[in-house]
This record gives sequence, C-alpha cells and structure tokens, in this order.
Amino acid sequence: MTLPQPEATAHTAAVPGRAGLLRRLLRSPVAVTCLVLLALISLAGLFAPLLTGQDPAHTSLTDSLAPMSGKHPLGGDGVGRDVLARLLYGTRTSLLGALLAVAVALVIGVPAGLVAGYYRKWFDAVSSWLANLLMAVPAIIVLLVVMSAVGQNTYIAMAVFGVLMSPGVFRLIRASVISVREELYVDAARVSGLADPRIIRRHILPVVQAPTIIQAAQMLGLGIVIQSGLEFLGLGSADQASWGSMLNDAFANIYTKPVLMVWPGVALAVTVAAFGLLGNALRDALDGSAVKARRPRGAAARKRVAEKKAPSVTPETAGAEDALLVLEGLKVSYPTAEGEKTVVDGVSLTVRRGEVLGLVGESGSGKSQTAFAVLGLLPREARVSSGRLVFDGKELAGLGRAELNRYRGRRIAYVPQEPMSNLDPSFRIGSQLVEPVRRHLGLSAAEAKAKTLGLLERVGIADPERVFNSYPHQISGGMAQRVLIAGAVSCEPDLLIADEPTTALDVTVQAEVLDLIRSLQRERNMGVILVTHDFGVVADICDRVTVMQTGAVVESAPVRQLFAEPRHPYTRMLLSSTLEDAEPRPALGPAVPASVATSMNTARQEGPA
Ligand SMILES: Nc1ncnc2c1ncn2[C@@H]1O[C@H](COP(=O)(O)OP(=O)(O)OP(=O)(O)O)[C@@H](O)[C@H]1O
Repeated sequence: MTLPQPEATAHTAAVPGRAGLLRRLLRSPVAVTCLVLLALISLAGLFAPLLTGQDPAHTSLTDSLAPMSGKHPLGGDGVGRDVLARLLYGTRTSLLGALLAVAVALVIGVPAGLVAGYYRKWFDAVSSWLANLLMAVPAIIVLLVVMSAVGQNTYIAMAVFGVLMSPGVFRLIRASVISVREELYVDAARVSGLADPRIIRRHILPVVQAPTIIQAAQMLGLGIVIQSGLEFLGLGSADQASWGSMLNDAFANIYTKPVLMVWPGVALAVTVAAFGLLGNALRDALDGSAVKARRPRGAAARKRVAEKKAPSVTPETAGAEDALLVLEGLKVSYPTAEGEKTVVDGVSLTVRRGEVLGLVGESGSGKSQTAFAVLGLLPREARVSSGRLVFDGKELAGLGRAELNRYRGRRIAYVPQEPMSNLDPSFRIGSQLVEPVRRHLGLSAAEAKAKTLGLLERVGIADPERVFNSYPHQISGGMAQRVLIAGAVSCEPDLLIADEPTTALDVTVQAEVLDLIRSLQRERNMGVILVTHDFGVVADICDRVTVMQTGAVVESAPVRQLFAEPRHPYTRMLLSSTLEDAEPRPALGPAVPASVATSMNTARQEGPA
C-alpha cells in the first residue's frame, strides 16, 4: 500500500558543505586579506634563497649597523648580518616552530579528547586529571628547564610547548564530543548497529573539526609569539635566523639604530594578527553550518498521580512459547545528590512475534527508559539490572557493544520520537539509509541504493530519488519519520521499538504514520513495542497493553480486555482522563472495537490525556 503524501517539502536550500564553507570564507574581506598575507609570508620563507643572495648567519664587522644599500636592502644588524636575509630565513624558523607546536598539540589533544568524550569512564577521568595537571604547570618555566636540559634547540622547545598546549585542545574536543554524543542521531546510528569507529568518523568528527580548525589557527599565532619570546631571551639556536633573535639584536642596538626593531616587529605583528583574524573569520563562516542544538531526550516528569499505588494487576510473566522478547525484573536507577533514584522498578514484559505491545503510562512513568534498556541505549551513568533480557532465545543482558550491534539495527530496530533530531544534518538521507543496509545485509552500493529507493517508495514517499538525495532540513517532519521507518525496517528486523513515533507530528500525519507502522508490521510479521501515552494510539494499532506507573508495571492485558474491563485504579484513571465521557463498547471485530478506536481518536484530537 502506498500512502498519500500530503506533507510538503519544508526547505529547499542546500546544506553548506566544505565548498560552501570556502565560498563563505572567500566572501569575507578580512579572511581573504589574512589568507593573502599568510600566503605571501609563507612564500617569502619558502623562497628565501631566491629572494636574497646573502647568508643570514654571515657576520662582517665592516657591515655592523650598515645603512640600507644595494648590498643590504634593509641594512645590517649589530654584527653585520644582512637584515633582509635574516627576516626571510627567520620566517621559516617562526612558521615551522609554530606548526610543530600545533601539530604536537593536535596529535595528542584530538585523539585523547575523542576517546575521553566518547567512551568516558576511566580514560576520561585519568586524561582529564592529567590535562588539569599540565594546565597548572607554568609553561615558560617548563620550557626553560627543557632548554637547559636539551640545549638551545628551538624545535625541541616548540614540541614541548605543543605538549603544554595539548590540554586546551583535549578539553575543547572532549566538550564538543560530549555534547554531540547525546544527539539522537548518534543514538540512532548506534541503534542501527554501526560500530563506534564508524560513528566517530561519520557523526562525531565532522562536528569537532570546526572548533579544531579555529583553535589551530589561534594556536599558530600563539606558537609564533612564544617561539619569538624564547629567541628574544637568547634561548634559541645561535646559528639560526629568527624574528625573536632579530628582536634581541635590535634591542641591544635600540639607541643607535631603532629601525632594526621595525622589521621583525612588523613581521611578527602581521603574522600573529593574520592567524588570529583568520581564526575568527573561520568561526564566522562555520557558524550556522553545524546544526547541533542539543535536544533533551524525553520530557521531565510532570505532576505525579496523587492516587496511591495499588498492587499490579496481571503483571507480565515470561514463558509464552512464541515469545520474541522476554524482559524480567528490569531495574534502572540513577545516582543523584539525594541518593539512588530508581526510575524503572522490576518491569517484566513479553512481546510475541507479530504482536504489537503498547507500553503506556503518564510522562515520566519509565516507558522510554524501559525501551532504551532493551536497545542498550541508556546513558552510562544508569545502573541497570535485570533478571533476564532474552531476545529470540538469546540472553542480551551483559553483551558487549560489538555483540549487541549484531542485533541492533539488524534484528531489533528503533523508530524515535523526534525524527529530525535522529537524522544527521550533514549527510544526505540516502547515505544515512544505505550505510546500515550495506553493513548488515552485505549488499553492494548499487543494490543497497535500489533497496533503499524501494523502501522509500513503500513508506509512501512519492519521489524517492529526490528524498534520497536531500539533506534532512529539505524534507518535512512527517517525511523524516517515514524515512526513519524505512531505515528501521530496511534490514527486516524481527522487533521494532517505536518510542512515541507520532508525538512530534501533526494530527493528519500521525494517523498516516500509525497506519504505515501497522501495515509494515503485518506485512513482515514483526513484533512491535509501541511506547505511547496515548490510549487512542493504543486502540488504533495495539494487540496488548502494558500500563506503567512510576517505573513499575501495574496492569497488562489484551487491548480489548483492558478497554472493556480496566482493573487497576491507575489504568481506570488514565482511561477516564482520555475517554472523558465516552463509554467503551463491547468488542465488535478481531481488533479493537471500531467504536472505541473512533471515540478515542476523537478524544485524542479534542484534548490529550
Ligand atoms: N539520565 C537520567 N538521570 C536521572 N533520571 C532520569 C534520566 N533519564 C530519565 N530519568 C528519569 O526517569 C524517569 C522515567 O523517564 P522516561 O523517559 O522513561 O519516562 P517516560 O514514561 O518515557 O515519559 P515521557 O513520555 O515523558 O518520555 C523520569 O522521572 C526521568 O526524569
């Protein structure tokens, strides 16, 4: 069945890619000026032997403080060395020294920040402690000690300075990774079974590259200043021309020939300012291209039901013969300042093949936490214990991430609440859908594309080719949810977990998306866990319902039975607040009584529970 597609394309603007970034950068006069200046300075250093025939280290007492002449276009310094030659060759020393320091800082800081931010745990604790320690050490003292130990070698000093700058890079990268690893599209990538290195390469690195480039530009300027400072203090290599050593010589002759200060001073000021301003221009150009607003997952619990908890009614027990998923005694808690807070308390449920299980309860009752526990997606700080978590006869509790990835995406799929946040804004939809298909089903690129286009058509997208080539911001929310449903069923999963899949959509699109999930479920005989707080949705498509209150299951029953005879006071309270005055009628057909579904749809549209 191909569904109608009422939702229109939201935007048609192109996503700014690398070419877009360069274009924007080149539109900034400041950036262009800085780039031109830095290119000229670099070329001057590179082609120094062609630009001057003088040896920068050659001293001649007769040329001491010589005025400008054909032989010495910028004159001679205190010991008769050619100032122009020293300026040109000094460019090499300054730029190479700064580049070395930045390279060392990035080589240490970037991988350490990535690992600490992504994996956290002991590595994060140890590396953060080391970073704090290094930042507390006064850099100049360390450099002086190193130079007195290893001799006056500028490059060794700059490599050590790179080590001292690495904590800054580490902190920046770690903070960027932590903010992006909680993004829903990163969770979605995990759920689709992608391995960590791939997630880091595709979803994390593109986000951290912008701050890294900006930081590198700033550090280059700083590196040049520090390197010149050391040379000015006379701590550099004596036989090496550098802007710092030129300043040192100029300072010694400041009263007799003050102009000697001008050349290295101008070179230093222009280069450092160009790096700083280029960093700012890069930041401006990148602004807005990283669409990374962090969205909180799940809503905070709203008002608690005043009603005292009654004992649970027909709690779910395992053991159904055709059980696809058996969860027993799941407990999830979080450490808080007031002690441990239990948010899921002994939840048991069973999903059979081809069955849609509705998981209902008010906001904060623990539905999403239960679903995330099955998916292995709970935050690291969560303490999880469960008697059993058995999927298709295999115990999943305690499996490592790599083993879990054999199930996630391939056999257990996930449809999230907020479709847009689950698509990475920097990649085309096609590439996001094709990758898990290729990985899990081992298809070639062409086969995976053909399959994906077929799926997009199947989920009711009228122009699959266009959507395949679009970026997420170019499609509507309803279309994005169809895309995610296509992605979820692409590897033919046995179990689909849909966490409030229609909450973020408008009412007309909600019904279509529910229809789609139901028809795909029947077509593929999938087990489905549908997390919702909406009894109308339950009535529409569920076979059985499990009701949760404050982290525990209070009632579990076939859907018709639950609507006809709700036994737990909490279920009755939820139903009455949903149905208002509507009377549930006895069953009319094989699924939920049509009248119940209709009345509840009406209630749902008129006012939510
Ligand atoms: N990282 C966390 N740390 C502490 N408590 C948390 C954390 N994540 C969720 N919780 C708490 O767990 C409880 C259950 O949350 P959950 O998201 O499962 O509720 P829900 O029933 O799905 O509600 P909703 O429909 O609003 O999403 C809530 O009280 C929530 O505040």
